[in-house]
Amino acid sequence: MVDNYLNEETLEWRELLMIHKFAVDEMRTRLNNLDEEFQTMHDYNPIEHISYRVKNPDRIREKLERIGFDPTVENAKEHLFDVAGIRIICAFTADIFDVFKMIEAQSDLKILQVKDYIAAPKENGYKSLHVHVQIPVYLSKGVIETRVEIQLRTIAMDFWASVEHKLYYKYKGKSPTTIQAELKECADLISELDNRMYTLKKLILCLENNSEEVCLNDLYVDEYFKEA
Ligand SMILES: Nc1nc2c(ncn2[C@@H]2O[C@H](COP(=O)(O)OP(=O)(O)OP(=O)(O)O)[C@@H](O)[C@H]2O)c(=O)[nH]1
Ligand SMILES: Nc1ncnc2c1ncn2[C@@H]1O[C@H](COP(=O)(O)OP(=O)(O)OP(=O)(O)O)[C@@H](O)[C@H]1O
Repeated sequence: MVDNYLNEETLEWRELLMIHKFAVDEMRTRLNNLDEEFQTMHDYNPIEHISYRVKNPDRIREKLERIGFDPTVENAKEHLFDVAGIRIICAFTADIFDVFKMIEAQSDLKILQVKDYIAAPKENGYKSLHVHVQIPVYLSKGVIETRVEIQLRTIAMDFWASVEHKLYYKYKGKSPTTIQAELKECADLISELDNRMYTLKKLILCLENNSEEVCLNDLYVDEYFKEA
């Protein structure tokens, strides 16, 4: 009896992970196609690279308990949006919104929620665009609409978030305020860097057809470049 119960539970977890793996695989194929299309057909590719993961079952249970739910498969299906996760890294913030538009245009993807932590960064300085989508996964028993979390970031935002994840994210609230302040300052520096690199890109594009004087004036980049 106990064995049957455990087997049933194990199977439920296995199915949960399998379905989310299929959802990640499906989403990766679509994004890899876009990536390859840009490499083949266009002279600019907004996608720098893509990473993905299916959340580890221990992490699923830990997260459910952290947010106040029993660590069950049912609760994971109902309350977690990030069991299947994709991360798209772009060079510039503008690319993030271009890629988002392409995702939005896929008619069989349902956009469930968009959290724009670029327009409104988290208090600690975290920036990214989070998109929760629902994608059809076809099994022998029928179609299962499955949620995937897509995080879109610049290389700079990803650098900050990856290091911060290691240092602090899981221990929020337990870290001294000096560390929080330092992390926020680093996030601000990184945003400044992103803006400057984007201005450089616009300047380079402008210089293809205009004089330096025109471009510097048009782009209001005097403060960055005049002293250099
Ligand atoms: N490094 C880092 N990653 C973050 C931070 N906030 C969110 N994330 C990432 O984004 C994911 C989802 O975060 P949110 O969109 O804030 O989701 P939420 O509504 O706060 O709830 P959760 O999905 O339960 O975390 C997390 O699982 C992390 O991978 C942060 O402050 N630092
Ligand atoms: N959407 C995603 N796409 C790709 N990788 C991700 C995604 N979300 C998290 N990761 C990465 O997966 C690894 C494991 O993360 P984990 O699932 O333990 O936590 P988390 O999702 O970042 O945080 P939380 O548990 O608070 O939601 C980390 O390196 C994390 O950066």
